[in-house]
Amino acid sequence: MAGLQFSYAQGFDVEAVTSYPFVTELTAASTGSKLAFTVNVKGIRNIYVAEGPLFKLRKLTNFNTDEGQELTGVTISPDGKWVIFVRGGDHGAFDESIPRNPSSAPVEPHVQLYYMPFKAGGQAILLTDGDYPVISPSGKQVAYIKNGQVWVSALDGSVSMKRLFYSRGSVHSIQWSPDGNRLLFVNSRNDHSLIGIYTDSASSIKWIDPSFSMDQSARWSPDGKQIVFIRRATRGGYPDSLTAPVYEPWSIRIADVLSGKGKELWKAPETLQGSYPETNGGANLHWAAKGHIVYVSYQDGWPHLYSLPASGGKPILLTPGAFAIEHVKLSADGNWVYFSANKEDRDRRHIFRVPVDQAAMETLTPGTGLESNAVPLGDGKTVAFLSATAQQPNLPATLSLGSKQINMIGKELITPAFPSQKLITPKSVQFKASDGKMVYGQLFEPTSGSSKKPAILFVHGGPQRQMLLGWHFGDYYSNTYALNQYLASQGFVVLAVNYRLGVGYGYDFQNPLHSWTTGASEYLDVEAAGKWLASQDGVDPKRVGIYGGSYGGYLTALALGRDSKLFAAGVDIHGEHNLSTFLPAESAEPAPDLALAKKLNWQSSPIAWLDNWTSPVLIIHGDDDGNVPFHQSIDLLNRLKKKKTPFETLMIPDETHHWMKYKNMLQVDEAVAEFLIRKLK
Ligand SMILES: CSCC[C@H](NC=O)C(=O)N[C@@H](C)C(=O)O
Repeated sequence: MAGLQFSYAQGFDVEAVTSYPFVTELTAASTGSKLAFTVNVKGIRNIYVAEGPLFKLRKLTNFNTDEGQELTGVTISPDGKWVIFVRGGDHGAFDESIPRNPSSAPVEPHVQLYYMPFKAGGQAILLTDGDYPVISPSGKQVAYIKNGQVWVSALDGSVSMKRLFYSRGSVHSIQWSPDGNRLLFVNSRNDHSLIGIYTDSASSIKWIDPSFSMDQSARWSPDGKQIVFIRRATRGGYPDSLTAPVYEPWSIRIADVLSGKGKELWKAPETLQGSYPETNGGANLHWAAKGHIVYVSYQDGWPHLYSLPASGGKPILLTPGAFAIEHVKLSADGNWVYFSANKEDRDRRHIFRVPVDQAAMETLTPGTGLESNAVPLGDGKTVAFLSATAQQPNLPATLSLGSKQINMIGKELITPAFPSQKLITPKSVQFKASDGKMVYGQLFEPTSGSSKKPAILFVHGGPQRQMLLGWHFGDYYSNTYALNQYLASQGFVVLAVNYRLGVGYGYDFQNPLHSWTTGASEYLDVEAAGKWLASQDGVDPKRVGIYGGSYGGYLTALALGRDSKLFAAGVDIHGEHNLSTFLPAESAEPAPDLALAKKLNWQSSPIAWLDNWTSPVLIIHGDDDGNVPFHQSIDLLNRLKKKKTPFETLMIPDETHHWMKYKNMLQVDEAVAEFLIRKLK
């Protein structure tokens, strides 16, 4: 489809507003001031590096085509000599290890390890198929996962590799011991998981505190003599309720490496809020300095950092207050925890740090920007992070501790074609759903156009997400932020709704009753958002549309089924439509509320509402989707066809859930915009 021609003077097209540099994988060497990260500009992904004190941007790799092969696992060796990375796969998919081929290349795709000197640029050295690399403390070896087993290779420019050991099951979460002589790992064996230590080819695997549990997140003590880890309950026994919230118990345990014997250090409160935290990074367990164990818990209603002496005792709440923390990183010396949070600024993120042994939180980046993904540098004097505004997309930045001056890295990555100065600054809005719950959102109001404008409701996916008052740090939502800016430039009033189930607003907001397959209570927020939008003076209530992807595609389909009189058209991008796939298999011992669960599941499914669905819809799905089965869209469109409901389709061969190839993402964005403009302008 040719680039969409804008209908407003001083506008911009979809390609221009999606030409932003998208930065991920920000990482630092454990010593010195070296940084590395990936940059994706219109599908061309490369590794860039920078080094203090100037942090001048330098391109390290020279990939130059939009092949849809993501770069992940970026790691700098402890001595700062090597940068290693993984190319391929879709690490947002439920099965990250599957190679993907969004370019429909005629050769089989791979997930492969590359490495190259930090100093040089040029050709990366292809090491082998593999994923999740971890460089040894000496910097001479790299351990990685291939087919669920641990392999090692030398990091000396040679291409030599071997399987380090065999362990039945799927091995992951590998960590070198501080002395580099042993390897800690988690072995998942379907209904349970174990923590093991490999020492050498002559020694059996040492199992740490084996039990009938799910053990995970193991961390070495600084002296390598102990392990701390998370223990969670396994599933089994009397079937749980399918419709009521279920407590997820968890505890922190400490074990002696030599004996393998463990004991409980802390047990989470037996309350719903005390359940294992469904937050970015989960419990974020770290063995910090001063003999403290740091972790995240939602037990007080907000995801907060806690600290616990490894010798046992009462935890300290390090980050008290009504705000959510995420992107937790421990400093190289273990004395500080760095993180982002929405403290006193609900719809943004800023960088903070806190000592590991006292509740003395420091705000490092106040203001009206958005900062996230903090990475403390090995020099102990600098923190790097992503920095954005409503106009400027996320770029790497550094801050010298003690200074207030943010040093942006790589402004040159933003091309002249990018319409920064034409982007709207969205504003925070809130309103109530029909059950009285507060709903939040960001409103993009065009600066020109008719007095009664068409409007679009954007519904994010996840659903554990939060849209922000500026460029989002996630790839999927950077793209939708750009698309929302484009739609606003085309004269639409755009509202991005933060509905219940999302993060950033506390436990009760993220864990509402009767949500998803048990009644889709979150739809009340979408309905309220549509009604609020339609009631605005500057909006024509007959021209309100809706679009969303994944969980947002699900809610878009539900909205068109339930409220075609409110939503005049919609775009459902790889949504779920038939939720019966989430019901348990038939069992001789059914859940006590199975009949109710089936009833609620049906009512929560968009396919239950097809009789009311009259508004036109565009259905979009890639057929290599590793998150929402492609068949969900096949099933829906066949039902719509039967009902003679107006629909259009866009199918993207070999694309995943995350638009790995820019050309595909641009095609989707332009199709969304063209359909909504054609139906609502
Ligand atoms: C239960 S529907 C699956 C939704 C999906 N979640 C994970 O894959 C999703 O919304 N994905 C993207 C868009 C996201 O995680 O934000």
